[in-house]
Amino acid sequence: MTMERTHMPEGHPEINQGRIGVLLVNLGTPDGADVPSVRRYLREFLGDPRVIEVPRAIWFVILNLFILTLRPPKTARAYRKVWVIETDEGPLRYHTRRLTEALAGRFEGGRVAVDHAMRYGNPSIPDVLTRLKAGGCDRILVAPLYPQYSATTTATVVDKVGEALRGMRWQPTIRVVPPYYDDPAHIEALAKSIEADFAAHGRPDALVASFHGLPKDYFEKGDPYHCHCAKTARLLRERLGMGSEDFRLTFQSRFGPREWLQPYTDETLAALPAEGARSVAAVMPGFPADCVETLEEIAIEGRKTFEDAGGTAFRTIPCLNDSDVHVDMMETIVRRELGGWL
Ligand SMILES: C=CC1=C(C)c2cc3[nH]c(cc4nc(cc5[nH]c(cc1n2)c(C)c5CCC(=O)O)C(CCC(=O)O)=C4C)c(C)c3C=C
Ligand SMILES: [Fe+2]
Ligand SMILES: [Fe+2]
Repeated sequence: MTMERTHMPEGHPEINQGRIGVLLVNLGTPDGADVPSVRRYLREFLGDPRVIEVPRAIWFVILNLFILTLRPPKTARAYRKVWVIETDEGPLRYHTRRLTEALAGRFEGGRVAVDHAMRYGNPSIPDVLTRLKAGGCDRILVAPLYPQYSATTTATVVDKVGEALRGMRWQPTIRVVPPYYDDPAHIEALAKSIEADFAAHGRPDALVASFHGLPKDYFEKGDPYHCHCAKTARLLRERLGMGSEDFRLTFQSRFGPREWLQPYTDETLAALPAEGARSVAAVMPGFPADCVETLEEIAIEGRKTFEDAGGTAFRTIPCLNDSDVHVDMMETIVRRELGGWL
């Protein structure tokens, strides 16, 4: 299959086909660290019924009267602490873009176009899908950047892709990368990043593997996210040769008053010094790219929690971002999922 730009009789629409698109999709981030940008982003994110399972009419009132009034100033302050000044963007978009550029470098020759989109905010999934199709990609592999599946993340990417396709006369053929929480290439990439940290700074008394949380009742209704996180954590712990005392699986980023998956990261960080762990490293294996949740909530606030409880040495291990091990891993997964197309 080669890229074809077929020239047709006069009046025939131009046909541009024969290329393959790879679309990395991450959660999204506000366009600016100002309150209106954050409010716009939170409105789209928290208005998604996959994310907040409260009857629409009730949620509309709560969201507009309370959440979008009270939360944006606090969230904007958090973004300002971690904003990437050189490129004027949130860290999630910065790292996702750089990962995309590095992965694109692994597919030379013009046949495969690698691009990225955000589920909420920009660049949007419909815009990037339209651009890829216009560039001749009639087959597109969508890679949700969530190693662990959740209805609140992975499924909503697929919903949005479907919504974009509904408006297209000539749809591209779509494949979706399966969750890669237990993929040996993923575990190896994480292990190598942790081993590099241990080699540079020594083994901490405890390694906290902190995943983004989820309301507990989503898990009870059948969302496999918790099981996927637990399996990533177990495989990683075994690969590192650690025990359940010095390797702790925790969940961060609670939102709202209900119970979320436990144990909570902040409570664990507050308890570890009394258990004898004076030095702690935190790794966030559910986040392929550093973002406000890793850089502000853990690296800044988590450190304070740990030090206030008497801990003396706290560090965070960067997310895989655009590191070579991550690009190698993504290339392995993408090439495998492109089987039969390439
Ligand atoms: C990694 C997987 C993620 C799951 C699962 C997830 C579920 C989830 N999140 C919220 C609420 C918020 N999350 C926020 C930020 C945020 N969440 C993820 C990932 C997952 N969320 C990422 C990567 C980010 C960072 C985005 C960035 O720009 O850096 C926020 C915004 C920040 C804040 O106001 O605290 C909210 C809100 C819910 C309710 C939920 C499941 C129901
Ligand atoms: Fe979240
Ligand atoms: Fe948070």
